[in-house]
Amino acid sequence: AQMGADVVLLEGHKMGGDCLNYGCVPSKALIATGKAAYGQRHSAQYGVADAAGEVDYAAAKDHVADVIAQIAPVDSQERFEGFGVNVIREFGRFISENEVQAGDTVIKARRIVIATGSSPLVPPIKGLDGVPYETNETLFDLREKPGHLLIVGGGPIGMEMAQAHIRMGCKVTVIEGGKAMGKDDPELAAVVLDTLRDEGVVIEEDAKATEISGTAGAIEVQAEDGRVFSGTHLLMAVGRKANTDKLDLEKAGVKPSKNGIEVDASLRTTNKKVYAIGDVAGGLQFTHVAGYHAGVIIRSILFGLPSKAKTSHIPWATYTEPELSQVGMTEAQAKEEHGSAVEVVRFHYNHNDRAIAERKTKGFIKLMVVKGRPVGASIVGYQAGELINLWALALANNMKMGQIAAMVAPYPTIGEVNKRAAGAYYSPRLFENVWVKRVVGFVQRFVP
Ligand SMILES: Cc1cc2nc3c(=O)[nH]c(=O)nc-3n(C[C@H](O)[C@H](O)[C@H](O)COP(=O)(O)OP(=O)(O)OC[C@H]3O[C@@H](n4cnc5c(N)ncnc54)[C@H](O)[C@@H]3O)c2cc1C
Ligand SMILES: NC(=O)c1ccc[n+]([C@@H]2O[C@H](COP(=O)([O-])OP(=O)(O)OC[C@H]3O[C@@H](n4cnc5c(N)ncnc54)[C@H](O)[C@@H]3O)[C@@H](O)[C@H]2O)c1
Repeated sequence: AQMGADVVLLEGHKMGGDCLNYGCVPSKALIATGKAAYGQRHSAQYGVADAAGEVDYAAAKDHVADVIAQIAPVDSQERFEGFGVNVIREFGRFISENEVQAGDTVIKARRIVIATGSSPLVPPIKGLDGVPYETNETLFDLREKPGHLLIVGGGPIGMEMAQAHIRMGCKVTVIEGGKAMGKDDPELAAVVLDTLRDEGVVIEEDAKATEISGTAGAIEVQAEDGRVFSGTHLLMAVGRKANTDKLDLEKAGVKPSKNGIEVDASLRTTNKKVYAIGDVAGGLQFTHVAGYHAGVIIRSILFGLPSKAKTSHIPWATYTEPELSQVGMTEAQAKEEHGSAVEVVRFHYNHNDRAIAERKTKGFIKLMVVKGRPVGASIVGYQAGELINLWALALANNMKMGQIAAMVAPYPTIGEVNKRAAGAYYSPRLFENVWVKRVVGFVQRFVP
């Protein structure tokens, strides 16, 4: 709209979507509560007496609601109308290849973008429909503190909420069908999982939930192998389902895929006038990916220019403490793709002076480098989600390691971890190189 296009935005539920109302924003606000409580209980190491870190669960939810309210104006109907967008607060559904109906309004459009997101997947587990359970759509409104929260699913939602809740004083059991944090490098995931276990979270792996029973306050989850877990509350965090039910896709000739809607590299669906972006496109499901997709299709829709989405430079982070972040290939992926051409360099937080001062020395960075260029970075540790930004820049621009090593980082910052990791790539080349030693020896002896 700000570039002069005639735009109609349909929103059937809350402006701001999942991220603002049920996802990133409330989860990070609740993680902040957990961190504050944990900080009080572990402050003696800084010379400040430890305190109880007692959490008022309902007050924590007020804090969550206030954080959402502070960000909401950015996603509000008023703001978008101010840009000249015609906002209609109705669910849309296709009635033809280029028409969408929203309430009583029919909109005929040159191009249509499906950005309907995803919802919590609730699998058909025996007994689940008869038991009260939370999802990310209800958890942030829950005001009674769970005595013992059972979380089915050990992905990012499960692990972030497990740590937030143990720190808020709940008992927590995570029931994971495969490996917890299974989409991440297992070496880094282990650092996070060990920390959560040390804090008291019970993480049961290879425990696929197959039967659920009980009533409010007394819930039992049974795993395939017969293990039984009891708790007071249940959070289902087993993945997402694309929001396509209401769309009548077939009327527009838009083909669904296994995880959402089928799209080509330019995010066009099987109807070339219709695009699908964000979670509903069925790829990586992150807010920054949805935003990136929007940028890709704006180029094509408004300027008619070719534009393709790629994934090789997309970072992600899980906001446990320590955080875990990734961009590009993991070590295993890089070795599969590039074989022995991959060099893996590491740098540990316990050699970073600022991390020592802050007592945040757990964790490390691992870089995968091919022919002098990074192809992947994995970080577990304090502020890993912030540190990955540099490597996201490097991968997006195909930068060389030398360009990173040339950067001067202020001392003492956690960000020096990045610079030192780049340095670790050059160390053997400089310090274990006979030619370097010969040249230096020659200069010492003969150059005045
Ligand atoms: C608990 C949780 C934590 C998360 N944390 C993070 C995080 O820290 N970082 C991160 O990057 N990502 C995070 N995510 C993922 C992130 O929320 C999603 O990737 C992101 O919201 C996707 O954006 P979207 O625009 O595709 O969809 P959404 O944000 O879901 O928006 C889709 C909108 O479309 C509306 N809609 C649906 N159908 C129709 C229709 N037919 N007509 C009109 N409107 C319709 C919906 O009401 C909704 O408002 C988290 C998700 C969850 C659940
Ligand atoms: N920090 C972030 O960026 C962030 C945080 C939260 C969520 N998200 C996004 O939301 C998406 C959804 O998160 P999620 O954690 O729900 O999904 P997920 O798909 O990443 O993890 C779900 C987990 O549930 C397990 N599972 C499935 N069925 C099971 C069963 N019957 N019993 C036991 N375990 C079972 C799976 O093995 C998997 O490990 C993420 O993939 C991510 O894209 C991002």
